[in-house]
Amino acid sequence: MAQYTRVSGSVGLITLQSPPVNALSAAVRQGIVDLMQRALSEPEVKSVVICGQNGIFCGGADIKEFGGQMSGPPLIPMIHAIEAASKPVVAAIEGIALGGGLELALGCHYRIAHSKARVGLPEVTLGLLPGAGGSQRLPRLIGVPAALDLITTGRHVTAAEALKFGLVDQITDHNTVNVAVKFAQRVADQPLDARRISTHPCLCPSDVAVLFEEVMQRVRRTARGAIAPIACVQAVRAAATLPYNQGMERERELMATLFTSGQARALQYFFFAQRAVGRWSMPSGARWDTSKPRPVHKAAVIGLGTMGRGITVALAQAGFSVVAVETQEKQLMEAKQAISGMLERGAKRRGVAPALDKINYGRNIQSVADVDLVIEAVFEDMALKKKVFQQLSAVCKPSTFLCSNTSGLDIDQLACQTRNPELVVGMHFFAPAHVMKLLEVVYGPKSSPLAVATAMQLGKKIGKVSVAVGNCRGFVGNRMLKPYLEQALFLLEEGATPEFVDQVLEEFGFAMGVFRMSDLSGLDVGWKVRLADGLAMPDPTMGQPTRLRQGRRYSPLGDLLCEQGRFGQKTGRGWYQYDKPGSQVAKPDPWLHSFLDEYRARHALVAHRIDHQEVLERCLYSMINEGFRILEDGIAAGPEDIDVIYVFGYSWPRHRGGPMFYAATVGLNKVLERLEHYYQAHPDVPSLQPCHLLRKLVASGSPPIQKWREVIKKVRSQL
Ligand SMILES: CCCCCCCC/C=C\C=C\CC(=O)SCCNC(=O)CCNC(=O)[C@H](O)C(C)(C)COP(=O)(O)OP(=O)(O)OC[C@H]1O[C@@H](n2cnc3c(N)ncnc32)[C@H](O)[C@@H]1OP(=O)(O)O
Repeated sequence: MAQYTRVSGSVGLITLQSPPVNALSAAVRQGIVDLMQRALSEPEVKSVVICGQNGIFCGGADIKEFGGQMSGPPLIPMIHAIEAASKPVVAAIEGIALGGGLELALGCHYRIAHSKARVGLPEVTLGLLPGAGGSQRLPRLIGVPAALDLITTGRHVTAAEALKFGLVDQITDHNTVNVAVKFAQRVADQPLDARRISTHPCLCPSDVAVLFEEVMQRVRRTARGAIAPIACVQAVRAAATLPYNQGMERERELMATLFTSGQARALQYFFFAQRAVGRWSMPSGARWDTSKPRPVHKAAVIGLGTMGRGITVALAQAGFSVVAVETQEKQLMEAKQAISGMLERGAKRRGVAPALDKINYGRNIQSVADVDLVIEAVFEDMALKKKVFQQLSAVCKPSTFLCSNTSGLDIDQLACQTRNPELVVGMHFFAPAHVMKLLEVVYGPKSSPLAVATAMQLGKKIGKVSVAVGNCRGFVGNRMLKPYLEQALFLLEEGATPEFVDQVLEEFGFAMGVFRMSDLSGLDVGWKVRLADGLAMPDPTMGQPTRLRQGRRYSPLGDLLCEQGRFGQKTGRGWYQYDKPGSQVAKPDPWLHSFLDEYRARHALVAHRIDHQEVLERCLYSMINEGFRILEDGIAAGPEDIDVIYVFGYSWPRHRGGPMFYAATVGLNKVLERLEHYYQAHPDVPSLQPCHLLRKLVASGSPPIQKWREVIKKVRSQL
């Protein structure tokens, strides 16, 4: 909807009204068309101002409409009509002007922005391009290099930056609508021809062809298979090389391809998934909207290894007072230096003062007595963590929340060490903890909604996307990683190479294949866990064959590499070889290939040709199957939680929506059929056995992902 008022006698004011962000829904577009006609037909009205209600100009096209039948007046002719208007039209930009919202403003003859406003063309993040003339008008207004930057990255810019680009005509600290109305009165009788951006030539730097080539190469390198960034470059190239009308035609063609592509659907699903995870719920019925968090002013981090350092930086940068505790003197000194360096580099990048004074360091756990929340980040060892939790429970005030950064150990066992188990939750950060966006907030059977709400809010305050999940081995992310890693090892046993498996996964869109990723994280991490679990060293007296554990297939390949001291990048050898320890350039290692040949010979394994399809299906479908088990067990509330975890924590390609969305795209019946096929071939691999929920969903006609929760509810109620 939109509202019309006449102000100061001669200005027609059109206010977009569509909470929460005044998106350009069919009703809003209809309102703009009708009210523009009214303003143009009223003789007293000499100029027009367009603004949005509640201090927000416009968040762009209504993304919810994209999935269905589009109705109402289309955006492109609406914007053309505004640009062609015989009376000056001024956009009064408060809050945000994004996507179609900025394209609307670009159709206006003038743009006035509040100094706190942000503008941008983020369509690329939704798998689209600025398809309402934005790809053709923006380069004509601000030049090709700046337009390429904004359109291919989708980044939001501040009003000050927009003014520098010439994207807005004026910025103000006062009431933007009032300023725009006065401005509109002043320009009421000014000629408009030069203000119609579509008539401007597209000024290009002399080396524009080289620029396009460079940007295209960069975009292809970083897009990991996403098509929208490439189409964005092509659309801007059309603006630079074709007359406006032909450029618009090219924009339309490219937009039509993107709009109907699976990638746009995946990215739009993911946009809403990110927001859905904030509306968390627990099996007890506790929910985000009925559970109040308690404010946290002062926090503590126990253990200043890699994770503890990153968590300390994340907290300090967000303005929290932090007590950082490390009992080893040498480690404490090193950590202090490393944390200060991280804070200084971060502050330099953001143009602010480093938050060094937010941190108090100590060697004694007693120094956390008065904090509101503690995050334990000591070595991943249950006995050690239990001891720390006992100490914390004795030292801290009774109301302190005690959180563990464990990546998969039982939260309940830690809670049992404390006086107030209801205040214990997991806060599983991902390395590097001050950079990675994901935080798994893990509730155990005793965790209170208060503790979950507080950890979720803290996560938000430090800029994380927080997902509440239940307590089980590995939680969501690492639990699903297990079958994925396992399949990758089995594929090596059966004839594949690490390079081939990685190539297939990287072509799919992962930033790194499974073996390169393992080399980066360190092979010793998983090895220590398997040793502690009694998996890594089969006891011959127990009669365990090397490749079997409790009747299930097991691959000791990772253990054998660790026994050779091959821990990955840090030792210069792992699944690949590196020039020197710490180097990141992975090279195929002939030693590893011979080792695999000998291993296969020793175990009478006959290598067979493994193709692209088999690698993808076995690695991804086994992981997806575990995702369905997680939903069935109630560890994740819905598929969105899993997808957000995988995109933000495990570099799953965002344009594929996440593993569960991908399963829906492939077709649940196909996933089921292929799992059945592989399980038949490998009956000693339980992770390939299709789970009950997957079967149930297929039996229910494979409903769209938005309807899965209903089936999940039914399945859980029958358990
Ligand atoms: C066959 C060929 C066909 C071709 C047809 C072409 C027709 C299309 C032509 C042009 C297309 C233009 C493309 C666009 O404009 S795409 C949209 C571009 N806009 C964006 O990407 C902005 C997205 N939104 C955000 O970035 C943020 O939401 C922001 C606006 C910055 C506000 O952030 P914040 O304050 O943190 O609040 P939330 O993110 O939680 O959002 C609050 C609620 O608002 C909902 N929302 C936000 N934006 C939109 C939108 N554009 N459409 C619909 N809904 C939106 C969001 O989901 C939240 O709702 P809820 O709380 O229910 O989850």
